[in-house]
Amino acid sequence: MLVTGIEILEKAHKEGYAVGAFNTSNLEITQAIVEAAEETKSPVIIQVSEGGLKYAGIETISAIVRTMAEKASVPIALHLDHGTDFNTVMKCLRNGWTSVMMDASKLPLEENIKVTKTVVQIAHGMGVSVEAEIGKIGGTEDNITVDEREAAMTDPQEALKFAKETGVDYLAIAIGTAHGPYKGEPKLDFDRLKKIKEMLNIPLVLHGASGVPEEAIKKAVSLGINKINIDTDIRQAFARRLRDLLEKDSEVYDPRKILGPCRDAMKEVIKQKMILFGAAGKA
Ligand SMILES: O=C(COP(=O)(O)O)N(O)CCCCO
Ligand code: NA
Ligand SMILES: [Zn+2]
Repeated sequence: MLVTGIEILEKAHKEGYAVGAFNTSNLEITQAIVEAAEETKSPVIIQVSEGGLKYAGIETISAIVRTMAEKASVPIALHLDHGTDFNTVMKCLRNGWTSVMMDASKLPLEENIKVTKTVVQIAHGMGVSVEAEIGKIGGTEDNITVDEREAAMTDPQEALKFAKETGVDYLAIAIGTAHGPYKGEPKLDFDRLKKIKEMLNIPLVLHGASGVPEEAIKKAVSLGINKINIDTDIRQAFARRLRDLLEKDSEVYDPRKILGPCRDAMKEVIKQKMILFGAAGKA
């Protein structure tokens, strides 16, 4: 069933597990996410970035996700990932999104607070929950590029002020992760995470989680991360299977026979994430 992000994340926050937030931009990825959630009985957040909206068209991808979510037996939220443009956030609200991220983390703190507060008031008026970001998550992916040097970790005091003044439902924090593949092993600042969770006591979001070792993920969940964003790992599962399939069969030309197996490969990766995050069986 289609639900709001806070309905899913409030429960995760209370019970101490995390829910996967997986990016989609087409039919097959959406199918992989929904099938993985059904098979592991996990709540799930299906999210679309601004790049994904451009690729698929907002009405089309909204129709695909909402139709499948409404038919699903598990709770599913439709979330705008990294909404940097206010009008795009408004368009998603008009298209039935049940959660939106207003990502104004590139702006100075006071401006981030101002625009996020406005989005929270509008979204809450429509029964939709809101994510925001404070601190800068590093890495490069689609139109999210923050030079490593600039990637500043979240300051707990600023996070507390931000959460209080905006009324945001869940907060993305920078504790050492980055979008895209990692060159070396990411070092997460668990003390910072623990402090922020104690001070804010709201659901927290980990971005850039593809490529983070399983032990680090488990520790982050135990310290209060409740939404975990995954995109790169799904893309890489798709690409690996596609290359393997075409190497083995140079004759195949039916897209369903090519995209179907790629979908299944993505589904397996997503199922493992749901089990790792502790969401399996929580639907
Ligand atoms: O935090 C993440 C996922 O990060 P990762 O690249 O580690 O999967 N996201 O927000 C997905 C970014 C999509 C931009 O097009
Ligand atoms: Na990553
Ligand atoms: Zn992100």
